[in-house]
Amino acid sequence: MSDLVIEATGLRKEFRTRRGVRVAVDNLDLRVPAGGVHGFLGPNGSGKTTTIRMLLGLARPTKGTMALLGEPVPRRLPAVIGRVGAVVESPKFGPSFTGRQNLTLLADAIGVPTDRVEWSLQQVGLMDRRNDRYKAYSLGMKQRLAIAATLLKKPELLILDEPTNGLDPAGIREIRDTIRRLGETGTTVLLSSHILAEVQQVCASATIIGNGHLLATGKVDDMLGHGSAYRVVVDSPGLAGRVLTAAGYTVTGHSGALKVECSHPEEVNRILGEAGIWASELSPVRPDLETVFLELTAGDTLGGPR
Ligand SMILES: Nc1ncnc2c1ncn2[C@@H]1O[C@H](COP(=O)(O)OP(=O)(O)OP(=O)(O)O)[C@@H](O)[C@H]1O
Repeated sequence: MSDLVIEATGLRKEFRTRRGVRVAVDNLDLRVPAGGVHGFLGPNGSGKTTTIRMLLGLARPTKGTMALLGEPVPRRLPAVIGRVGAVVESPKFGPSFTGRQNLTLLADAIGVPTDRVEWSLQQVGLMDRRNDRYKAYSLGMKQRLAIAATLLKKPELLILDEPTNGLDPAGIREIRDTIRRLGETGTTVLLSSHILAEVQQVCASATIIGNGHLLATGKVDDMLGHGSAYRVVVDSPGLAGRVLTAAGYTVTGHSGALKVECSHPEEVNRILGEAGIWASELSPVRPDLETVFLELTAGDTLGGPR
């Protein structure tokens, strides 16, 4: 059996609009391995929500095949949905009930033991605020309660569609820490986002889409590359620059240090050492995901207001 928790192949979704057919998702392959947090990254309108809605049986694909936890969906969705949690839209909670009461009602409704309520609240760091009314929660706490609600059934796969949308930096950090913790404790999380830094900080692997197309997929580290340039900090940058240039390296200034194009930093270190120059720092200069993304989409915008 495949160890992919999500496997979609050749996925396509067309919407009929008054202005004709709009292709929201086009021949998309999405493969999410078991364990950890997988980023699903793309600018606004690139097809993330539509893809997630298809996976969850909320929209019908025009073409393509999909499987969740090894089961073909939508055909086997009823068999598998109990093992999948999702926050796609804000769930409705009773504003005058506490977080704990809201989850207890939900646990009763879906038939899971009520001791899961405290466990779920713990997972999202809401134990100390469990007896506060929902309407007194911050947006970040409301979003964490939504995640806690999906945890009641202890899902193997959790799908979160832009969970930090509309949150302030503190709220974003709360959700980010929650997601990271969940990924570390064995749940596979698909995290859709248009915020590159969010994905870079939390996800080990990611799929990047643009205009409904697959642009890149794999380990985030591989996408960022392993660095063909190094930042070198020395006491005498002028001399170090001349020594390295004489040795055939391309050297430029980089944030108060030297940037040396090379793939063998130990050679650079040796050459400097032989010239009596000791580097206090030698570190790879890596592009961030934003640079990678902009190169892939050649000018699409990301991270802007919705
Ligand atoms: N019901 C619909 N009818 C017509 N077009 C739609 C419908 N739903 C989505 N679309 C279009 O499909 C495209 C993809 O939208 P989708 O919401 O999947 O993108 P997204 O990546 O989730 O964007 P965002 O980050 O803004 O949520 C957009 O052009 C959108 O306008």
